[in-house]
Amino acid sequence: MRFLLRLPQAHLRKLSCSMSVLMGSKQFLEFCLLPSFAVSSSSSSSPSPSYSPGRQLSSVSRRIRPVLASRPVSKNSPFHQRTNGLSSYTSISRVPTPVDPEEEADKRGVSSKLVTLRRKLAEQGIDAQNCPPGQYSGLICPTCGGGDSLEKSLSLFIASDGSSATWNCFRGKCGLKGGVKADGRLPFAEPKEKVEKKVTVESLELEPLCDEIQEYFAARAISGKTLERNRVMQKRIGDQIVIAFTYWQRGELVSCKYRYLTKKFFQERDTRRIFYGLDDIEKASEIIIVEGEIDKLAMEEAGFRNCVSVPDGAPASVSSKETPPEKDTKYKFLWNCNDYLKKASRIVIATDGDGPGQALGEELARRLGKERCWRVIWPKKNEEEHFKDANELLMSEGPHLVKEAILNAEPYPIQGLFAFKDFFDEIDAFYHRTHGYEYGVSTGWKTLDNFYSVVPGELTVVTGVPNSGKSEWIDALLCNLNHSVGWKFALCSMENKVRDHGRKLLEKHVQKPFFDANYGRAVQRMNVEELEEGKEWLNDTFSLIRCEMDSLPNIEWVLERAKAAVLRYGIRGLVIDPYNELDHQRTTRQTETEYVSQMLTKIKRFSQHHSCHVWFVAHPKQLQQWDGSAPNLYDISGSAHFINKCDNGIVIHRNRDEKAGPLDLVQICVRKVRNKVAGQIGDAYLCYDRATGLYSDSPETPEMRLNKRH
Ligand SMILES: Nc1ncnc2c1ncn2[C@@H]1O[C@H](COP(=O)(O)OP(=O)(O)OP(=O)(O)O)[C@@H](O)[C@H]1O
Repeated sequence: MRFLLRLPQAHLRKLSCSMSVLMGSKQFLEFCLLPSFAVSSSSSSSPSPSYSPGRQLSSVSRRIRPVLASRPVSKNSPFHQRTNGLSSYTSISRVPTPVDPEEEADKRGVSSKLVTLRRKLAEQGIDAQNCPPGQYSGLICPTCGGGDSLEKSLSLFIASDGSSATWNCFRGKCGLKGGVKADGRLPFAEPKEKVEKKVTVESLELEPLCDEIQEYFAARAISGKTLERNRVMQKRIGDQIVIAFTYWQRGELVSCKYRYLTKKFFQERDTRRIFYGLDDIEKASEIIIVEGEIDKLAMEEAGFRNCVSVPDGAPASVSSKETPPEKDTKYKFLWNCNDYLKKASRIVIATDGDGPGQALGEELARRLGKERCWRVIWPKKNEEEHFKDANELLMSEGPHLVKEAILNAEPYPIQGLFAFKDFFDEIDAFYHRTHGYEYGVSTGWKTLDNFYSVVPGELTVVTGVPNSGKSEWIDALLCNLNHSVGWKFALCSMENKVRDHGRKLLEKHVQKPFFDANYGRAVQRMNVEELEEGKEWLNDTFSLIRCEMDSLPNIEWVLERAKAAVLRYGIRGLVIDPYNELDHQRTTRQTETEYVSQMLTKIKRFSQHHSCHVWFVAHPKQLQQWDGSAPNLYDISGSAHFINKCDNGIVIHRNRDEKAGPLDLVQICVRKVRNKVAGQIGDAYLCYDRATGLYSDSPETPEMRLNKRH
């Protein structure tokens, strides 16, 4: 072999005049070396006919709002999601917003500048009437007209304040570039002439491949036939021979990339940057993109000619920035090949399996439009590794496995878009009930089982008039769940003193009253041993979320702590009791309905993400002339969203009129059940034991009890 590992100084000097010298087999070749491409550019149980909930949302928010409510910052103007121009998708979503006087004045200022600016643009032949400020718009170039394909190649950017605009035509042959200010012309407004070097096989002094290089390729499983069809050549540089990968477009030599066996590359300067093998995809609706010239040749050996290679290898990582098209110099080759790419309905990205290769795949897919991209997962080489690229697979396993890998390409992942297939493991686990609690957990009361069971990840809204026993019933439910399945809970019960709440929970757990007081009737109070055991149980079972500052906690604050309790203690349930004890500040533009909707969305997201059941207590609004009957879920103070958004809606109701029925009977009205596996709408009756706070199944309805008495 006659390849030299080092270039003599003189040759290097000579080369530097006509070429860019670059390193790394598939490392990204920086365009900065190629100037021509660098486009700049309640407590008593007394009956009460009407009531008013202790603290209402409106009063809380009214009290706090003037001090803390800030002027909303969002300036939601019509939002246009710009496409990259390589994909034909344009999505426009309009978000209506209320009118703000200050904003209106700002808008008027911008509007008057825009009028002037658009007039000036029109003088340049650019119709910017439909181009909003603060973003890029694609237009037909006034100079080249977008070529035969009438491509919208002119990228126009209007400053968000309407003071200036810049434009740039991406068509290689045009390159129109300029800018105007509403009050004058920009210094760089003059179009800059773009010089693109013309090259031929002769001018580059390319030669047919010698035997040694043919042998090198043969060792990489690339045949002479493939080398010939792809016009792979060589070039003598002093006493060295380098491989010359020739870049053609419609039969015309456009550029050339050279490679030493040391994996050192260099590229012809001032030549057009295009895909390697571009003419092979001219009429193809399905194309393959690889990361290097040799992979393109390997694809041909596997039977795929509709394949191109990127000219400059892979970037080290995915860029975190959204680059505007005119500054997207590293991917200029995509723009230069747009006529070819536009026709492709399926683009298989077969870049290397390493980090840079995957980064390149992501950069390509986001520019080409992920909806038409597929990606290749290279097969496993051994237990730990996958094959790196097409050529390595070809050399090791032969063409059939390369072909199989391409045919098995999977749709490129699109964030937020899934196939059911992605969830088959979860569906299988659900069917086979391997995760547990698929039918929900029994409440511990047989009469209620038919209507309501507790499913992890669901939201139950509980309401009822003050003193109906909402908190008592939830506490009793938590105790049942802990005793039956060992669940732990976080309690955000702002109305309860910790010691009172502890007492109520202990009474239910020990099944004895805490005190020797009237409410305990003849039942003996719990002894010290029972108290000690109970305290341990309390501590193991419940976490307390309490805001120790003067201010009320907001929902985000509560959910943050609940998340910590999931991670630290593995809680399976969260109680927020009650809703109106949270801080409900909302922006001046947000209606209460919108606010409640967003808050419930946050709660649901928490419950679903952490497989945690949330019980949310909300009071009904003040009922005019309350007749003592159970309220409705729609009576919840604040918003109908409570019933719309919850998975389960329960009303706790108890009779307070002895003449109307027994006083110890509690009606659990299940008013909404979204998940039919978990239950159905209906009423269950429980008996409440005042001494212990325990609830037990009542085999009778109030009517049955009343009839018996009569
Ligand atoms: N069925 C019942 N019979 C008699 N007393 C009850 C019954 N249910 C609850 N109580 C008592 O009513 C009081 C209030 O109960 P609880 O706090 O659970 O009601 P609530 O509906 O949550 O009230 P609020 O809406 O004011 O928070 C407690 O002293 C409790 O012991």
